[in-house]
Amino acid sequence: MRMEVLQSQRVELMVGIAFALVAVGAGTAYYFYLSNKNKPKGCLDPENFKKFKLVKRTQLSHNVAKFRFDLPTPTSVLGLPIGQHMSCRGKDSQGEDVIKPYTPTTLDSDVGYFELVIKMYPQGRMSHHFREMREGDYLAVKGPKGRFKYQPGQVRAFGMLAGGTGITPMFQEELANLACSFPNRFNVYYVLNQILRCGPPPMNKAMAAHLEALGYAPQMQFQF
Ligand SMILES: Cc1cc2nc3c(=O)[nH]c(=O)nc-3n(C[C@H](O)[C@H](O)[C@H](O)COP(=O)(O)OP(=O)(O)OC[C@H]3O[C@@H](n4cnc5c(N)ncnc54)[C@H](O)[C@@H]3O)c2cc1C
Repeated sequence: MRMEVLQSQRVELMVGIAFALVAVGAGTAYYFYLSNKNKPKGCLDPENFKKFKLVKRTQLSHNVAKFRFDLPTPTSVLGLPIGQHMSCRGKDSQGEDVIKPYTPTTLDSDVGYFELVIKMYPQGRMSHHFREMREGDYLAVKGPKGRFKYQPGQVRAFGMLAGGTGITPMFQEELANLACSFPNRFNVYYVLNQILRCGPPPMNKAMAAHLEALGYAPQMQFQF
C-alpha cells in the first residue's frame, strides 16, 4: 500500500515537472516570438542589391562628403549590425561596374535613413561614382557583410584603432555620446582587451606589429 502511494506521488511529481518544463519552454518561445515580431525588419538583402535614393549630400572637406540615403519608409531601419558593413555598387570612370565595402556612420536607431561618409580619391574607381552622385540618384547596396558580430557584454572593454576612413565603423559607436552619457563607464583611454583595427593596409600592418610588441596577441586584434 505504502509502495503504491509512493509510486503515485512520484508519477504526480514527474507530471508536475513535465508541465513546468513545457510551460517554461512555451513561455520562452513566446517571448522570442514577440521580441522578433516587434523588431523592425531591415531593408538590406544579403543576396541582392537594393537601391536607395540619395537625398542629401554634404561636403565635409575638399575630398570627403556625407551622403544621406532615404529608406523606403520614414520608420524603416537599415538592419546592419554594429561592426558590419555593406557592399556598394557603382560605375568607374570607364563605365565598368565596381563594388566596394562601406560602413554607415548611422545605426538602426536612426530610422528612415542611413548615412555614408566617403573619402573620394582622385583616381579611385568607386570614388568616381560617389563624386558624380547627385541628390535624387540611387545607390545599389547589398548586405550585411562582415565577420565581426558584436554581442552585448561580449567583452569587458574594446579598444578601437582607426586610420583614415577606418574611422567610419568606430563612428557607429557614437563615441562622444557614449562618453557623455556614461562618464563612469566609457572612456576613450580604457584598458584594452580587444583591439579593432580598420585602415589602409600599411597602417594595419604597422599597428599589428606595434600592438603585438605592447603585448596584444594576434587573437586580441580584429582587422575589419
Ligand atoms: C569594412 C570596410 C569599410 C569601409 N568603409 C568605408 C567608409 O565608410 N568610407 C570610405 O570612404 N571608405 C571606406 N572603406 C574603403 C572603401 O571600401 C574603398 O577602399 C575606398 O572608397 C577606395 O575605393 P576606390 O574604388 O575609390 O579606390 P581604388 O580604385 O581602390 O583606389 C585606391 C587608391 O589607389 C589610387 N589609384 C587607383 N588607381 C590608380 C592609378 N591608375 N594610378 C594611381 N593611383 C591610383 C587611388 O587614387 C586611391 O588612392 C571601407 C573599407 C572596408 C574594408
